[in-house]
This record gives sequence, C-alpha cells and structure tokens, in this order.
Amino acid sequence: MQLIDGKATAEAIKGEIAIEVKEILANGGKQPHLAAVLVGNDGGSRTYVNHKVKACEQCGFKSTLLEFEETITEEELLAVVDKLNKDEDIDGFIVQLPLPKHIDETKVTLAIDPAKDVDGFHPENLGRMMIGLPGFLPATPYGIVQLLERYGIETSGKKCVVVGRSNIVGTPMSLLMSRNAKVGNCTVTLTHSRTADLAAETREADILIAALGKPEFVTADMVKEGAVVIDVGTSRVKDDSKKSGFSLKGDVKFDEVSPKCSFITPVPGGVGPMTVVTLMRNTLLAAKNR
Ligand SMILES: Nc1nc(=O)c2c([nH]1)NC[C@@H]1CN(c3ccc(C(=O)N[C@@H](CCC(=O)O)C(=O)O)cc3)C=[N+]21
Repeated sequence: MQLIDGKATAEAIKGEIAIEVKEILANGGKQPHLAAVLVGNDGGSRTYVNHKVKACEQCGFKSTLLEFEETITEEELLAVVDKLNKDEDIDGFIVQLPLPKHIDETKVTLAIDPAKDVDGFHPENLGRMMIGLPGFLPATPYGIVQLLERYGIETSGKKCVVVGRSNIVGTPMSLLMSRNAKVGNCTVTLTHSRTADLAAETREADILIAALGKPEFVTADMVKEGAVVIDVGTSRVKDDSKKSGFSLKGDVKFDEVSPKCSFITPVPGGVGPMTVVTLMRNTLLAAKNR
C-alpha cells in the first residue's frame, strides 16, 4: 500500500506556481489576485478560506477576503458578485459554499463571470469541460487528476467507480475520468443514493472515488484487492479527545480499507490540499488570460 501525499504534492505545485509568478513580475506583469467571499460563520468554510488565503501568500498572489453576516440578502450578495466581476484588479474569485438557505446558490453561481470563475462551477466552464474546450476545471476533480498523474497511476482501460453525484465533485469527476486524456480513458460508473447494490459496484472498481460526504461510509468489504482509493470526504465529527472538539473524517474507513489498496489518499493531507492548489493554478491561468 502506498500513501498518496496530497499535502506534499500541493506544496511542490505551489513552489512551481511561485516561480512562474516571480517571472511574470520580473517581466513587468501584474500580480495575480484572488478574492474569496465568505458568508456566515461556518467553522469548516472559515478553515478552508483561511487555507486559500495562506496558499495565495505562498504562491505570491494578492488575496482579498470579503466577509459578510449570515443575514446578507441575495440581492446584496449578487451586487457583491457584480462588483467583483467588474473589478479590473481581480483575476478570479470564489463564493464559498454552502450559502445560507435564503440565498439561491445557483443564482449566485450563474452571476459569476465565467472568465473569473476559478472554482469552475459556472455552466459555461462545465460545458467547456464536457466538449474538451479550454476553461476552468472544477478544483477538486482536477486536483485528483493531478494526483493520479503525479503518482504515475495508469487509468487507461481501468474501471473507475465514483460514489456521489454532486455538481462540484462526483458528476464532473466521472466526466474527467472518461475523457480521452493522459489521466482518463476509464470506463466509469457513477453511483449514488439510488444505486441498487452499491457494494457490488464498488467492488468492481480499479479506481474508487468516494465523494458522498458520509464519514467512514466505505468499508473494506466494498473494496477490491489492489484498488486505488481516492477519499474526497472531509466531515467534521465530534471528538472530545481533540482540543478543537472535532476530528476530520473521510468517506473511507481508512484503517480497514488501506491494507487492501495499491494507493490511497489520507484525510487530512490528501485531496483537500490539492483542491486549494488547483484553485491557485486556475487563478494563475485567469491572470494570464487577461
Ligand atoms: N466555492 C467553494 N469552493 C470550494 O472549493 C469549496 C466550497 N465552496 N465549499 C466547501 C468545499 C470544501 N473544500 C475544501 C477545501 C480544502 C480542504 C482542505 O485543505 N483540507 C485539509 C484540512 C483542512 C483542515 O485543517 O480542517 C486536508 O484535507 O488536509 C478541504 C475542503 C472546498 N470547498
């Protein structure tokens, strides 16, 4: 069993991005600028946004964090998005999800200028991905692709099973794995809560990608011997033995699954840091495009 070290890979990529940024600045170019919008006080969201701000520093980007009370109206938030769309200095921005229930997430996502949509959530970018046009790839799926690539994991002709069909992970992930690309060419099965016999499907997987958001859902009996297992989950589970009062749990029961795997990503230190670094890569691309 080999551990896929997302944290180390992300550090390496940030180093590469920082070198590129230095070159841009040395040639009189503009410093890439990422903005993040955070609404409310969700602990998880705050942690991720802080990771993003820190990653900007490491890459040599400018970053702006815009924070709003949970009581912000949809209209006010849409006005913030409009302002960011028009701001000449900002190359890309994200609106951290989830948003409070009184705000329509789809409406907000649609309002973001696709050229600044470094999360890759806008239908224009998702559509471009589908037909192989250049655009912003969604951060988590693209982060996983980069991990598979950097670890030299063969995907062509393999069976890939994705668990979970979210707009931001499961669905785009299944598309990327089936594309004709260096990492791709898999036969993909996209499974979800209505799949008739989930364990029978996951046991067929050469590459299993768990993205359903249920802590420790995938158990050893669901995994084929020698499989590559990618764990996208980051659930905060109450844990009184921790100073913070919680521990971070993946969608995979790591201790019992890992001995069966050829490769596996841990939580933390697997997919999460790659999501953040992919956002940095997309921001650099956005800056270059402008
Ligand atoms: N507009 C938007 N874009 C997102 O990309 C987005 C979002 N909303 N909402 C929430 C999810 C979740 N997400 C994570 C990012 C980093 C880690 C990460 O770095 N995790 C660390 C540990 C983090 C910790 O210390 O708690 C790790 O797994 O090692 C995890 C999860 C991005 N998301």
